[in-house]
Parts: sequence; C-alpha cells; structure tokens
Amino acid sequence: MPEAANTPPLSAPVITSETPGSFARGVLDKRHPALIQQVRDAFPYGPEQHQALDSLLQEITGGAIAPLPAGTRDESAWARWGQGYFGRSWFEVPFLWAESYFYRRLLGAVGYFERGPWQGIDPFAPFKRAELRGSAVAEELAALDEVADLPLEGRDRALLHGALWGNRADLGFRISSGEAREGAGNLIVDNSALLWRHLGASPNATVYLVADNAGRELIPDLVLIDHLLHTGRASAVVLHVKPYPYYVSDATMNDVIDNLRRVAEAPGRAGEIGDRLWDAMGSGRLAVRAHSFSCAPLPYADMPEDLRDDFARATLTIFKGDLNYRRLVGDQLLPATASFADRTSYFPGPVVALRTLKSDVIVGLDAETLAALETTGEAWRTSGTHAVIQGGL
Ligand SMILES: O=P(O)(O)OC[C@@]1(O)O[C@H](CO)[C@@H](O)[C@@H]1O
Repeated sequence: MPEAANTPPLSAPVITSETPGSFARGVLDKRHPALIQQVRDAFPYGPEQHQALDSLLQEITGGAIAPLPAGTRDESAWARWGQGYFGRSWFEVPFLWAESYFYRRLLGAVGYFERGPWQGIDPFAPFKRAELRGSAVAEELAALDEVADLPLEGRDRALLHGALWGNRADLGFRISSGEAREGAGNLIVDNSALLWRHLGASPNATVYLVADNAGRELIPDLVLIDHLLHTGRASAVVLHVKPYPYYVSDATMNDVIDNLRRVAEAPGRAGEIGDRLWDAMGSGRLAVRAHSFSCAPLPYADMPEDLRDDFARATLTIFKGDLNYRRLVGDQLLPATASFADRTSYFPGPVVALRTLKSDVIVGLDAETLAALETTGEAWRTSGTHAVIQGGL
C-alpha cells in the first residue's frame, strides 16, 4: 500500500480501492459508472463525447489508468501528481487520487476544457439546477423566517447545524444511497462552543469557509456567512470554491452566483439575507476564491505556498464536508481515536471541520464513543447519518 507523503506525524496506510466490498471500491466500481450514465443521459452529446465516455467507462472498470492527452493544459500537473500510477489499475492507487482523476477525466470526455461548443458546460448542472428549483430548498429558505425570531444563541446553533447537515444532501452521495437520508442525525463530536468562543475572542475576525457542495449545502453555508457578518462575529469572509466542476455537486463560482441569486429572490428573511450577501460581495467583505489546488488529488498538508499564506490570514478556517475532511486529516486508515488537533497541526491557523461522515476516515473520537458506535452494527462511518463539528482551536 502506498505510504502518505508529507503528512503529519502519525503514519498510516493510504486508502485504496483494492479491497472488494470496501466503501472505496464501491465508489469506483459502482458510483463512477453510474455517474457516467447519468451525465450521458442529461445532455444531447455528440458522437465524440459518447465515444470518449465509452472509453472512460471501459478504462475505469477494467483498464489501466491513462495519462491526460498530450498538450492538455494541466497535463504536466497531472503527470507529476500521477507519477507511478499511470498504467496501473484504478483500484490499486490512492482512493483520493483515483476519484479526483476520474472527475478530471470525465470533464475531459465531455469537452469541458477544450475549445468548442461544450467548453465550460458543467456536466452536473442539470442535477444542481433541479435541486435549486426543488421544494426542499424552498422549504429550507422559508424556515429562515422562524430562525430569525430565535435568541442569538438559538440562531447560532440553528445556522451552524444547517450548514453542517446541509453536507448530507450532496448529489454524489445520492447516486449510491438512493436519497440523502433525512432526520435528526448524530453529532458525535461537538466543538461548537470552542468555535463561538474563538470568534468571540477575536475582534475583526476574518473567517474562511472552504465550501463543499452547491445547492442544499452552499445555501446554508451562505446563510451562516451572512450570520457571521451580520452579528459582527466576522468582519470579512473568504469563501473558497472549486475552479471547475468536481465530485458531482461541488460548488464553483457559477454555483455561488446561482445560489446567491436563488436566496436573494426568495421571499421573507431569506431574500434579506441574499441582499446583504450581494452587498457584502460588492463591498469586498465577502470574497470568493477558486484556487487550482482545490481540485488537486492531494491532502492539504501538501498545499502550495501561496495557498498556505492565504489560509494563514484567517482567524478561523471552516472546512465543509467529507472530501475536505479527508484532505485535511489525510485519506488514510487512521485510528479513530487519533487526535484531530495533531492531524491538523501543519495547518497555518485554527480550523474547524463541519462534516457528515460519508467515507471511512475519522479521527478525534474518544474511546467510549467509538466503542458505542462499533456496537451498533451500523455503517456509521459512511451512511451520512453521523456528523462532527471538530476543531483544532
Ligand atoms: O465532500 P462531500 O460532498 O461531503 O462527500 C463526497 C464523498 O462522499 O463522495 C465520495 C464518493 O463519491 C466520497 O469519497 C467523498 O468523500
């Protein structure tokens, strides 16, 4: 098994998809082929795209990993990141790398990067759009009218939890689970008091939020951002999104615009929040960044200098979602009781992860919680029913 490069002290095997029946294997041999079919069905692609999708499907299900075509704009970056992986089976290379490269190749297959009519067409846009127009978003926006009447502590909790559990609704997750599960969910680590205390003790805070999915996750993220700005907990917010479509529903700048417009056009409090956020973007109090490393197949421990310098300016960085969590602590078979603070000690500032559990990686549990979870017999690590608000503060 490959060893982790550049990651903090505790070394543990990097997760691959080699084991039949494992979560990672299921993503590669079920979720990815199903996604190719969904994308194919969602657009009137021409023969060129269909052929490219056919050969990608063939490659991921039985072939060897091929490099990017010569002359592609990011060919050299992927040649570097994929050194030692090309020519091998998709299942035996690191899971994180294989998933990221799959999305890069899927976009390549539908002509996203090439000059031509399909350039810049987000293959996941129909799914994102449907979610944005759906009744769940409308209901969640309407519920903000009630939240507005809560005392500050209640609003803090409701809006933080909204952003947290919004992560359960991601569209990639629904490909294998049928539907994202609804319900109360289990918060198995809750460091939210530390988060509020840290912000309370930091005048003129700049909060960074590293976004995950668009739609039912990004909307509550934006609402939380407004809450931080509006209550003075933050004087500025920086929102990191993906530079191109990724992991099905990950938020890009186009999604920020669509989601913000959706909020601003809603009636009631939601519309007010949308207007304030619109103004915050205009005044620079809310800035958006789309760094290329956000789509890199690497842990944050390997982030480039410019991104490290950027995060170093944050009073607090909030990482959303499962994939960011994997990249933050390392996509490795770590002991669940390993310290979150130790695993994130390389990060240039205080961090908090808001994540529902949708893959095998988890750290920072106490032995009792872990033992109780293990006795349930549930797939608590991967089902999206459990969550953490976990801080290295
Ligand atoms: O980062 P998110 O949206 O919370 O979750 C994304 C995710 O669940 O999707 C993949 C499977 O498709 C997992 O490997 C991954 O962690």
